[in-house]
Amino acid sequence: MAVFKPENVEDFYEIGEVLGSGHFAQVRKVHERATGTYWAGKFLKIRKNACSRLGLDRSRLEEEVDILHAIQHPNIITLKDVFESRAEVVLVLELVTGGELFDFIAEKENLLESEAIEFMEQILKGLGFMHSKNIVHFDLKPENIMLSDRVAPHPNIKLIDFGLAHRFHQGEEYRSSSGTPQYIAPEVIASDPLSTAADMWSIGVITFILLSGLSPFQGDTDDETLRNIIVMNYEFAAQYFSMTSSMAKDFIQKLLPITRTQVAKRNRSSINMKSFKK
Ligand SMILES: Cc1ccc2c(c1)c1c3c(c(C)cc1n2CCCN)C(=O)NC3=O
Repeated sequence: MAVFKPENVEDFYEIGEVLGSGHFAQVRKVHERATGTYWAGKFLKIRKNACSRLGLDRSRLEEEVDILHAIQHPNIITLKDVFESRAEVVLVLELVTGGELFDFIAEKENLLESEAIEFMEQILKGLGFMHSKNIVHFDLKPENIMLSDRVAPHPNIKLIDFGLAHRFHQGEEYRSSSGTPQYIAPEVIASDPLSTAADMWSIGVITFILLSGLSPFQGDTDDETLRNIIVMNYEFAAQYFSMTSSMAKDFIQKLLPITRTQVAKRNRSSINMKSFKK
């Protein structure tokens, strides 16, 4: 079992403002007393025992720490320190202050293709490095892609939040139903064995959003979104893609491949819809 620093994190860091919150996790700005440097502290509630449902499983957290230690890359957030108290573990992480790519897109509605290429190049450099070490993120989405400095002419991208990431071992079969509906691959929904391909599907969805401001599969409910993914119900609406190159659309189609069965399913569902409209 991994051992983390038993000291009190507050002896070394002054705890600051909340940057984000999630299930059993909170991210806060922290100020390193010895150097004056600012970091991001990810405070995680750990289950007290195997029967408890409150908090995260410690082995899940150990995998996140193991993965972060294994991937040092300019486009991936750096882990500096790990502290553990009775029911809480604190990851001290590199602080990125440029905000989420999501907000950057929202302010611009959508990006020039040249800007999207610059972002995708950095995202894929970080992702390619992870995949070369058989590590899969499994929660790629604009909220987990952050900018180091949004005012720089060419902001540096940092992949964050490895809470769902997994390191594959030779011949291992791994299934997971976790993730964010808009971005998850069909094999995640079907509980099929997973691979790096699940990340590449998310990259296809993110590229679609970067270029159009639209989310290709989003429905009014999560169930509708998941149904759209299963039947591959997406299209390059002319109103949003008229200025997009065929190269970019081809890139997306290779990442969100419509298989023959899915074309048949979609045709069947559209035939049903036609008969319904009569
Ligand atoms: C300035 C700022 C604002 C919000 C932040 C962060 C930084 C941040 C950071 C991290 C994580 C996991 C979440 C974070 N969040 C929460 C939202 C992330 N989608 C992190 O690892 N480093 C950060 O700077």
